[in-house]
Amino acid sequence: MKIVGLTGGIGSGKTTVANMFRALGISIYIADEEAKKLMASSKIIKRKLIVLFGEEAYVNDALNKPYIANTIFKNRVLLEKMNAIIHPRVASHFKKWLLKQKSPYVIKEAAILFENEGYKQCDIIITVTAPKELKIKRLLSRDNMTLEKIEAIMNNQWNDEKKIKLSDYVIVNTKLENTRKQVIKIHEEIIDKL
Ligand SMILES: CC(C)(COP(=O)(O)OP(=O)(O)OC[C@H]1O[C@@H](n2cnc3c(N)ncnc32)[C@H](O)[C@@H]1O)[C@@H](O)C(=O)NCCC(=O)NCCS
Ligand SMILES: Nc1ncnc2c1ncn2[C@@H]1O[C@H](COP(=O)(O)OP(=O)(O)OP(=O)(O)O)[C@@H](O)[C@H]1O
Repeated sequence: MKIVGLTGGIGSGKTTVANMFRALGISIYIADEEAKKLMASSKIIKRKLIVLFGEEAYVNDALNKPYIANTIFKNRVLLEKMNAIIHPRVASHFKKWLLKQKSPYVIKEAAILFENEGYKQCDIIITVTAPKELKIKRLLSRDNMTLEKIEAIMNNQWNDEKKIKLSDYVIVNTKLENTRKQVIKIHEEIIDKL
């Protein structure tokens, strides 16, 4: 089964693009969603996060997202320690998920595919880009986002130039209709090469 990694900076439109592939019948795995589910359900992860961040990591048994976001995006050491707790478990969850898929290839969407070296397990890599101002505009309309938080997250992700160098395809996500056309073209090329 071919694994197509789909990445891009915060607010570039990865999930939007992943859903376009889903509409073409491709199975998609959204690493961030699965990571969040594991952080909510796994007792081991919960215990380790409490050791790392203190009791404040969870409130009423739910992940204290504002507290964690505020901490990790200002402290790279803690971010890396948190990633080391979560990402190996997401990787093994992905492996099990992969065995059950029946589509001609799968899409693995991850914000930090390059940063955590997950790209090495992918056969093809797609990076989604959009102008910085557009990304910020889209993100500010999300209820839990501030300019300060967006910039802190951007500073912890690779820039587009570095990602593009290691990518097989780049999708420029400005107008949705244009994005859909790029998705269809890439999908057909991938299918042709299988
Ligand atoms: C830090 C958390 C609690 C912040 O939650 P919150 O709802 O405030 O923000 P949201 O989830 O929308 O995250 C905003 C963006 O931050 C970026 N981001 C998230 N986690 C990470 C990370 N570990 N490293 C770098 N960037 C990250 C992504 O672009 C993401 O879309 C949340 O992102 C989280 O649980 N992250 C850990 C899961 C993870 O590692 N995901 C990354 C892809 S596998
Ligand atoms: N081409 C577009 N035109 C208009 N709005 C868009 C477009 N692409 C994405 N959006 C909107 O921008 C926001 C961010 O998109 P999306 O969630 O797909 O990005 P993302 O890269 O997955 O973000 P994150 O890194 O935070 O997970 C969403 O509200 C989405 O509906």
